Amino acid sequence: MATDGDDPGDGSPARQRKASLGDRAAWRVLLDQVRPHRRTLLLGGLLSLAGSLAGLAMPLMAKQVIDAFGAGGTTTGPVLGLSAAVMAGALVAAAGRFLLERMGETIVLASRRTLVDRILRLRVPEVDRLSPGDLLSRVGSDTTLLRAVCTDALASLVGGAFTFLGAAVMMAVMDGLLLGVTLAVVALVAVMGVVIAPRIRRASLRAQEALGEMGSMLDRALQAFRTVKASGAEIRETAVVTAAATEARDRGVAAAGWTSLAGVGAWTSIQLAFLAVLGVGGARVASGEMEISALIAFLMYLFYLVSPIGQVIQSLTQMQNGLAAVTRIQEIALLPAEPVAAPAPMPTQAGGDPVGVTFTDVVFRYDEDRPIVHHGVTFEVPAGGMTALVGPSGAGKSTVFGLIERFYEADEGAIAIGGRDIRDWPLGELRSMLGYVEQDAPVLAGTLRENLVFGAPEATGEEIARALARTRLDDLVERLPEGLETPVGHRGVLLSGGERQRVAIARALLRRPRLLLLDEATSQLDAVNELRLREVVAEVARETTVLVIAHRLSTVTGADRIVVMEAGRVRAWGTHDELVAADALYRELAATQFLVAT
Ligand SMILES: Nc1ncnc2c1ncn2[C@@H]1O[C@H](COP(=O)(O)OP(=O)(O)OP(=O)(O)O)[C@@H](O)[C@H]1O
Repeated sequence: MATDGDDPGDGSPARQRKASLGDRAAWRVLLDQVRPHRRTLLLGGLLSLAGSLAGLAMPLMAKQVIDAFGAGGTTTGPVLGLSAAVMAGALVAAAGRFLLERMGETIVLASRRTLVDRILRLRVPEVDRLSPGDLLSRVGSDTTLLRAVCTDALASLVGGAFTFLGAAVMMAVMDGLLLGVTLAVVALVAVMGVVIAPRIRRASLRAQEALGEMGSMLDRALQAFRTVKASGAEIRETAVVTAAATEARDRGVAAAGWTSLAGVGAWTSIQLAFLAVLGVGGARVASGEMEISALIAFLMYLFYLVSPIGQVIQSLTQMQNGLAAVTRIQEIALLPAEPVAAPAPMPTQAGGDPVGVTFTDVVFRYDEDRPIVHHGVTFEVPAGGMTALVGPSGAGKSTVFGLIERFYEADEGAIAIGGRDIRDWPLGELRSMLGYVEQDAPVLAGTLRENLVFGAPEATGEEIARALARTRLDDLVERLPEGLETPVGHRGVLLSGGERQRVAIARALLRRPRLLLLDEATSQLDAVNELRLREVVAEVARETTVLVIAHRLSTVTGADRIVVMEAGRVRAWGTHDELVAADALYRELAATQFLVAT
């Protein structure tokens, strides 16, 4: 049997970290998904039962036909009755199946909705460890497996169980001894099922994990598509993705092996039961203890009894796949997520006074097994104006932003915004005060307008026009064929690097931030774009607090104050002139490649 905490098969830290789900918990989750639909399940089950009952009348009617035939009577009535029973049974069973299928689709939708909601609310450190491709496969293919469970498997299980019981009752009425012979053979299959089912589940879980891995690998190649081509790495990347696909195939084949074994067992048991009943029943007919028509009817019931066994085994196999899918879906549900918070209203122009930031002895590391990144960082950014953070690469500057946004929590020390500890701000309210422009200025697939209003969906046309003018994007919009409605391509590839940065800044400005966090691009901009950006930032700093991670000398010379970081500590602060006079590292930064002179 699979045990709680089965090792999924790869020893990477991310895999080890994820919470595993035991058999019983997986069943509970699966049943929780079905519970809201129990009425539909019951109705679908009852219709299937009615369909099965109509089917169960068949052997009895067949017996009547044979008896009537033997007695030289007319067979028209019984044959017509038989046909009507078959038709009615099929229609009723189809209606039951439709209900169950519809229920399956509803369950898949609900689980996708929950999963997507959960993924988007996961804490940033969890997403740092996960791979987007694997997440996609969980939302897509794992939930699809769930549907198979809720439709095919449940429908067959419910219908099969009813048919089995009905046939057993009819057979008990007809001949208890022969039923005993049949059930003895059936018991063998049941034992086999109990042994095989957990193996199918494990193999299926591994197959799904391999599929997730394949998604991750393909995602990796697509995310760096141009680099893959420029590096001539198409063949190597194809090989990596294919290796994961091959792994999925191998694991799928292992699952298929167990499934086939179960199928062989079911089929053999049907044959064995048939032969045993034929042998014992034949002897009883020969000795005159049983009529031949009764034996024929019994043999027909035998098929009604054993055919659902095949169905039930198949359903249980599907259920094992479904349980594997539930396990993978639940792994995400068990990861720490941010609290659900209604998005706070955007600050109004009047109420959006600039806020300051204070870091007091902040100690932070990204993970327990990673080195400390901030060794007691202390600095103060007063409300309003522009403060620049400078320092060599890896000094911990971007980490300051991650902590302010509460993507990560400081291990020690305190961070306050507007004089209030950030842990005391409701998360939604905290983030609504902030505008954040990442260094690589991500632009999302969609139109230019969608990108601009991404953080402020209620922004008016006038506000958009103002943000465009401030970021000098108005020229671009005029040139674009569809203006604001022009699609910008996947990750904004249809825009230039400078345009993407300005779009990201305009997007942040439309949120009317009380504190703008700007991670300056390290890439060299042309002189015109660079001047424009500098003007924009200087203008914004007159209205709000701007904290900029500066990579350019021109940015720091325009800043009201500068904080110099080195290896996770603040080593100096002051104005450009003060620091040039007093701090050797700053002097070096200003004179060398760390701060690019433009
Ligand atoms: N998500 C993360 N998980 C683990 N470690 C990280 C993560 N992000 C950054 N680090 C590590 O933390 C340290 C500080 O990184 P940070 O990005 O804050 O530096 P930085 O001063 O902004 O550098 P740069 O100027 O090159 O952007 C680096 O050593 C980096 O490897």
